[in-house]
Amino acid sequence: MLNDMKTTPVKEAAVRANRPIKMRGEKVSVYYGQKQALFDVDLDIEERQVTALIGPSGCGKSTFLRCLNRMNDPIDIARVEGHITLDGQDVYDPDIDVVELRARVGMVFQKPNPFPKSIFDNVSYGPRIHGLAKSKAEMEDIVVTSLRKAGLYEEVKDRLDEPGTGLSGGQQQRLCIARAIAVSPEVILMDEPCSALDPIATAKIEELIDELKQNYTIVIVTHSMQQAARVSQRTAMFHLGSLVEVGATEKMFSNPDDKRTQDYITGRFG
Ligand SMILES: Nc1ncnc2c1ncn2[C@@H]1O[C@H](COP(=O)(O)OP(=O)(O)OP(=O)(O)O)[C@@H](O)[C@H]1O
Repeated sequence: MLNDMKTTPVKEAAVRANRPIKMRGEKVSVYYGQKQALFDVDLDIEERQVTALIGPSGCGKSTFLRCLNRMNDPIDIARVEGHITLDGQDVYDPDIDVVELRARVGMVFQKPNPFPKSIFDNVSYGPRIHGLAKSKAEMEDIVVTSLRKAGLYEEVKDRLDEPGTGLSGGQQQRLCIARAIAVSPEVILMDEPCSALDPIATAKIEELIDELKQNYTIVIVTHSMQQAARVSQRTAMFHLGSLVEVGATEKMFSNPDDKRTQDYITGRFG
């Protein structure tokens, strides 16, 4: 059914790939009041790959990312047109439970934003509200496993009841990743997750992203070309609200089809 959907030339690179499509944006346009921020974006997100969204400031990368789990819903003036599907199901369908959607499509923000609670409670919060643990032991298991997957457990195992806000910036960001993982998401959206971190903390998050792609589909917005090249398998280039080009990261950084991509990755604008 999914593969029967209409495609446009800009999606050729995605269509020729043989990986399953986890999420699909079709003719996605977004308006903030009168201002149109995205124009007819067609973009497929492949399963268990890292897709990087790149492009100059204000080109609509974050807007597109936020549409994938309806983070734009609370913005009164935001209006989304077109279709976004998760495993073929329209995420804007009125019958969709948005809380459930955001558990399946989790988000990690630019600035680490742990709750003002203990490390343990930061991670157990999601599983608790979603009723994922039947006992205390099960909850502990989820928390420990999530912290391990986020590469943080060894650093915090002796102080799980201390505040999450007391950790370093990089540790806080890994705590936020553990929090996202704890509700067993299928997709993790990351909006410039390293922009507030130093190079060492950034390298740790990048390593983590590389490991996480074995189990999760990841979409990352980044301003760093090096980061996009290092962590992603696919790259989508946006400019002035349009998707310019999408394809294998290697090709996008060595031999892009569009001059705007070439100019952007070589630092001629943006
Ligand atoms: N809440 C909002 N209200 C009004 N306009 C908005 C809002 N959020 C984004 N915009 C506008 O939509 C356009 C796209 O913004 P968006 O944040 O998606 O771009 P971006 O590529 O992620 O930019 P950056 O790299 O600077 O974060 C910009 O012109 C921005 O000013």
